[in-house]
Amino acid sequence: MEELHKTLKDRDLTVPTVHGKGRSLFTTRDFYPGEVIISQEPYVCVSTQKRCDGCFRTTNLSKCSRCQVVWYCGTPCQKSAWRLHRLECEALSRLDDHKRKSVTPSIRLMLKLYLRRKLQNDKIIPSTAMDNYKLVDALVAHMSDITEEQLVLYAQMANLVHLILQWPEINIKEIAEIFSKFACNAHTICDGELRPLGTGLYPVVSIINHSCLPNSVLVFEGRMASVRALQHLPKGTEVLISYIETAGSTVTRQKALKEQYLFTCVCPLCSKVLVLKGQYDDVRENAILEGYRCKNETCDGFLLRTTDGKAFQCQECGLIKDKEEIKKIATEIKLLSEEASSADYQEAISIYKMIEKLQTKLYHPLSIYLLQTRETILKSLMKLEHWREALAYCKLTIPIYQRVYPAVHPLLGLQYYTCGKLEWYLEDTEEAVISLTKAVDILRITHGTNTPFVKELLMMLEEARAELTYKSSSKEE
Ligand SMILES: C[S@@+](CC[C@H](N)C(=O)[O-])C[C@H]1O[C@@H](n2cnc3c(N)ncnc32)[C@H](O)[C@@H]1O
Repeated sequence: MEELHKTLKDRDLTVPTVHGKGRSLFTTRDFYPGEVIISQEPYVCVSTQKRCDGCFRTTNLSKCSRCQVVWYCGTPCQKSAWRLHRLECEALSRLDDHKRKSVTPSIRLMLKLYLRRKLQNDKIIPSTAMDNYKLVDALVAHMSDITEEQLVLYAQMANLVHLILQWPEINIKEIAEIFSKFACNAHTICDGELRPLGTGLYPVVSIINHSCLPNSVLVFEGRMASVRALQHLPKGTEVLISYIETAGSTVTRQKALKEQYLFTCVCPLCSKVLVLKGQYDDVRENAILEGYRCKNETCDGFLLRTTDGKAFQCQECGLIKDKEEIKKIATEIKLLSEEASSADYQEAISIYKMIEKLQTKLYHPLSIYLLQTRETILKSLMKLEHWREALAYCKLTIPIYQRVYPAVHPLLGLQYYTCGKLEWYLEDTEEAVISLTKAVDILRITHGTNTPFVKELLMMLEEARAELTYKSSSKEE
């Protein structure tokens, strides 16, 4: 560990233990918006869908002919994975077809972890200060806090790992404990547009604690994880990222954190509730995000349960909405959602538009449920290349994004990018320049300017600006 502390010191970082949080990453100098605080390659990673095991690409894939489990896009990826996959392949090939089908990404992550540890112990692959098994050993497992049900599941998965590896020196308890470590330390690897590609264990990045109002963000370039400052971090600041989707009420966020990461968040956003419980503003915020709207369509009020719990009352105009009314609409929405799940894009769009209509009766215009429905419609419209309507939906989502996320947030930046791209295709050049500029202002901080994805965005903005200049100069002539 001393080696790690020295390496981090050279990077102007330190790892003290903070009461109630455990290890925590702090800066020892000022960091500025967009600056990379720390980068790390995964100790191990796997793709979660049918993707190349090396680079996560989905094109030109062929299965490893021996184990029939792992995919590669070509010789370079297969070659660079070979030292580890040779051992994994041997183990997987011993399984019958049925067992092989039960090898999930989590099981593979565990197999790779043990195999990598062995290769490093045998000095077949090198260890470094930021790439060694001791860092995995140091991760929190929360074994005493997990439920009996979870424990049983981990034990079943551990049995399968034991059966595949057939190493007498490892035991089920140890494997189960590492599965518990995966649950609260592994990260979902995403592409630049935050679409999930796989899962990876980054033991140094895993030292970073959570905040619902983070000052840093974790992004990936291929498999490499980079943590960037979202704002100025003066010397002595704790580096904090968000582990969860923060667009949700305090109750929802805390539930997600408690279930997966086994702690109660007391970040500034959460403690507003913990400390000022019952105060109007926080209740209002949560009711707008996830609660019901007033019956009167011209009223902007939100509803709270009446004291007898039998109905809901608008906190603005006092109108009562009874539970049955809400239940009826909620049931209709549920049935339609089930129908949509098996529909094709065109049909799904019509069903989701019905859901949207019902949700506007039930929820506040800035509700996250309405946002999710509009996002689904937007994605289907994009698939069908209905650009004009997609743009209209994208614009509808922006005010909700602006409300639920801080000014510099990758999802807000990406939504401006989608908006700008659509405006650009539709030749609304002036609008496109505005949206793309907003996207660049955010994404250059969250993603940096060297990633192919932001380079593409910068080029599009440049072209749009040039076209706008050309258009306005030809108007003048
Ligand atoms: C990825 S680890 C972070 C590093 C961890 N503190 C350690 O000592 O290794 C996640 C765990 O850290 C703790 N943690 C993270 N953020 C926290 C927070 N805001 N408040 C309290 N505990 C937190 C929880 O125990 C959580 O399961």
